[in-house]
Amino acid sequence: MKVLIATEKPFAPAAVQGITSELKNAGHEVVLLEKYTEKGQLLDAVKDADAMIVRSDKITPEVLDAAKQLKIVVRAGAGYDSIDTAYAKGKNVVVENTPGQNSNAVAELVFGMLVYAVRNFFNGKAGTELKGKKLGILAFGNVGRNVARIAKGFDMDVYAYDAFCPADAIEAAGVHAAKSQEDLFKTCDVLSLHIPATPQTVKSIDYRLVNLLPKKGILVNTARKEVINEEELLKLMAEREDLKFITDIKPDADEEFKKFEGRYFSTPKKMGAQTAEANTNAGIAAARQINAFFATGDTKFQVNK
Ligand SMILES: NC(=O)c1ccc[n+]([C@@H]2O[C@H](COP(=O)([O-])OP(=O)(O)OC[C@H]3O[C@@H](n4cnc5c(N)ncnc54)[C@H](O)[C@@H]3O)[C@@H](O)[C@H]2O)c1
Ligand SMILES: O=C(O)[C@H](O)[C@H](O)COP(=O)(O)O
Repeated sequence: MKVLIATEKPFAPAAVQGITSELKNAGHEVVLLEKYTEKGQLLDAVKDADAMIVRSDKITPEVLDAAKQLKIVVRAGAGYDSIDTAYAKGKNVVVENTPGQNSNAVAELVFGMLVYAVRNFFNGKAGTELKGKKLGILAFGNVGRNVARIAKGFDMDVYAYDAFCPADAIEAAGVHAAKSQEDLFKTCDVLSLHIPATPQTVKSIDYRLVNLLPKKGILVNTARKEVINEEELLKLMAEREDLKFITDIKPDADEEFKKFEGRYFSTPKKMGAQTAEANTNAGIAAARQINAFFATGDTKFQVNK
C-alpha cells in the first residue's frame, strides 16, 4: 500500500525515520510531503495514496474527493477537528487519532508558560510562585491528567471538571472534583483548558465564565483557539486589569490581545506537541495503526464509526 506522510509542519527527523521504517518493514511504500505551501501539492499527492498520516493538516471534502484510493487517515495527535470526519465516513474512509501520545509534551508546556507568566514574563519585577495556588483543569483527559501529575510536583492544589469523566474517577487520581465548570472557574487561581473543539465547546470560554476567576486569575489555553470567545475575552481583559491570558494557539485577535502588555502571551507557533518525543510517539503509533488496519482490519482508534 502507498502511505503518504503529509505534514505542512514536519515531524522531527528521528520521527520520520521511525515512521518510515515501521511502514516499510510491513511492506508499505512511503511517500513524504513536507512543508507544502499550496493546497494543490496536497491534492496532487493524495491522488494514489491508500493511507495518510497527518498533523494539523486540513483534510477537507476537496482533499478526500481527490484521494480516490484512500482507506484510512491517521491524525498523529489527539484533536481531529482538522479532519472532516463525517465526510470521510460517507466515503468509507476510516479516520483515527493517536490518543495520549503527545500529552506529556503539552502538559510540560503548560508549566513552562505558567512559570513565565507568574514571573511577569521575566521583566525583573517580583512575581509569584505556583506552590499553594489552586489549579483548575477543564477536561480530565490525557493532557489534563498529565497536567495534574506535574502540578502536584509544584505543590499546587489541583481541581478538575470533565463533562464525561465521573467525579470519583477524578478523586481517585488525587484531584478535587469540581461540581461544574462554573465551580471550577470560581475556585481556581489558574485555569488550564484541555477540552476538545466540538460544537458544545466552541466559544464556550466566554465573558461570564472567565469573569468567575478570582482576582489575579490566569487563563491558560493549550487546547484550541476556537474554544475561546475572543471578542468577549478582549472585553473582559479591558475591564479587569488583574487577568492574564497565556496561550499556545495564537488567537485570531492576537494583535488586539497584544495591547494587554504584561498580561498576554502567545507562542509564535503551536508548540504543545512539538517535541522529538511527542513526534516520535504519535508518528510511530500512527504507522503501527496503519499496519494493523491493513494486516487485520483493526480500527480500535477509529473516531468516525
Ligand atoms: N497544543 C497542542 O499542541 C495540543 C496537543 C494535544 C492536544 N491538544 C488539544 O487538547 C485537547 C485535549 O487533548 P487530550 O489529549 O487530553 O484529549 P483527550 O481526548 O484525552 O481528552 C479530552 C477530554 O475532554 C473531555 N470533554 C469533552 N467534551 C467536554 C466538555 N464539553 N466539557 C468538559 N470536558 C469535555 C473528555 O471527556 C475527555 O476526558 C485536544 O482535543 C486538542 O484540541 C493540543
Ligand atoms: O491535538 C493535538 O494532538 C495537537 O494539537 C497536535 O498534535 C498538535 O498539532 P501539530 O503540532 O501536530 O500540528
